[in-house]
Amino acid sequence: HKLPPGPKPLPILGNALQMPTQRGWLTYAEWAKNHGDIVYVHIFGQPLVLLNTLEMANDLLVKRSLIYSDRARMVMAGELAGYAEEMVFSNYGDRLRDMRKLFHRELNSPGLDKYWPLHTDASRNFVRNLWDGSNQIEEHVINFGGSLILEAVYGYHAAPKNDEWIKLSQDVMKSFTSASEPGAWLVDFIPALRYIPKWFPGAGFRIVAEVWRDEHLRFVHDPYFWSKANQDRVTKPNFATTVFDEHAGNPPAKVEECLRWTLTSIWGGGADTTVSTIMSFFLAMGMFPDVQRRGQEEIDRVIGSNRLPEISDREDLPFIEAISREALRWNPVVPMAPPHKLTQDDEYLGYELPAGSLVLVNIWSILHDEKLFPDPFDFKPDRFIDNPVASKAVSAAFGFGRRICPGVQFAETSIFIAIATALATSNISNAVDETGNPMSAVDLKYSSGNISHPPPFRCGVKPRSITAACLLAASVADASEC
Ligand code: HEM
Repeated sequence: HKLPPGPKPLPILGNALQMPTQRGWLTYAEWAKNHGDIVYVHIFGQPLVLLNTLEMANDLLVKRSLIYSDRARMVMAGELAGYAEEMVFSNYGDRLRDMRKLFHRELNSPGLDKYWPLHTDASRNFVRNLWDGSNQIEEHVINFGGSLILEAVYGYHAAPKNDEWIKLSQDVMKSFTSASEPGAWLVDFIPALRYIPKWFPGAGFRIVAEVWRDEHLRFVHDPYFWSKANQDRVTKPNFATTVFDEHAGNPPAKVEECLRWTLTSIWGGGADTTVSTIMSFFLAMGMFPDVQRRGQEEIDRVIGSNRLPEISDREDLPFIEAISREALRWNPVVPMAPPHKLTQDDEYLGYELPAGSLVLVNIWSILHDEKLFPDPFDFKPDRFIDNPVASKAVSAAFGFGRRICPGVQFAETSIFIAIATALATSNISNAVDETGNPMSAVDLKYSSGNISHPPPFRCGVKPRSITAACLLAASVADASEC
């Protein structure tokens, strides 16, 4: 094979010892500088192709999507911990297509509009809760992301604090991140190890996997069966009820299987990703106060101070829209797209790419490409104003081709309305780290893993004015302080 260039491998191990364990996207960007934008490595013979530009991702994952849309076999996460049936790990085939079709029908326009009131109510409650004076915003952001998805998907109204299922979802996200960490589990490279007895030295991973599997099964089944049993208590539109109603409350087994896994995949794919983007927004607002001021000015000019923003205002608020895009780009939530597996031999730019290669797109590199996004480490929403090229390129944050994130519209809607509501009603102060020192935009250390989060920080969120406070309080049916 004439393979793409890459760091020199060792016999048998291949590049296993060179694979980064922390923030891999930065290492892959370095490799691209040394070897070129397409890089080839292998781990114990498993080929990996790393793509570092938007053009390459489009050429392969979009234009040749028929052969670049499968997923990797992940023994630890997929088979032992049981995530293989989640949409994001499913192989490309009829089962996945059925789930994506159902998802698309319900959570993309025009069907999505019926969820607008949920997005709006959730964002108003959220911002109102941020004013509790604690400066600890993360718990409120997690509650916002989780409660919105649980209500839209299962019709379940989460408790304002310490909700059992929001906690479960956070636990599952942590386990999922550990289980799917590339290179962390030997069993991913030597699948036969999954059969070693649990008492055997070194087989602790099997016990860990069992705990994660049980937790994951609760995540899949509990809210689903709650929703099925509580249809008469559910008052707002939600995904599960729509499908139950189409089948007089009792879908046939095949529909039920597809529905259950689709709903879980939405909950799993949607809650934590939105959380990270909104956290980035709050971090950026303190660091770039001029952007915050201009966002507030746009809202004051277009909407005035007698009402709160609505989702239908989106087209009239281009700067707020640009802030939402920049929050997706600045420190992307999913810096490395989950591997797309190539299902047959292919040829690209004179290189031969073997069937079975795992193709990883460095989304972080694309969204920090100076040619598309000058000064990429600065939070500059202006880059999107009257710039269709940048506006289109930022959609790389959601992945590519037949595996592109099916929750794009849902995510963009909630991010927009949360940001618009926060800026309409609140002032956000500079973020400080755990020791009370101001945070700096340079060298921000976002977490590793499939879903990347900002480092821990605190920031103050206070009402902008008495009028804003009253409007928001009235909108969440609590006008006591006005
Ligand atoms: C900031 C918000 C979000 C970002 C940046 C994001 C990003 C991504 C990315 C990069 C992928 C992988 C695409 C690929 O393999 O090429 C993905 C997959 C997925 N996302 Fe999202 N996502 C977000 C929000 C959501 C939401 C709100 C939902 C649900 C409503 C969702 C559901 C999913 C699902 C189910 C998949 C798996 C699709 C498949 O493998 O076929 N995501 N997302």
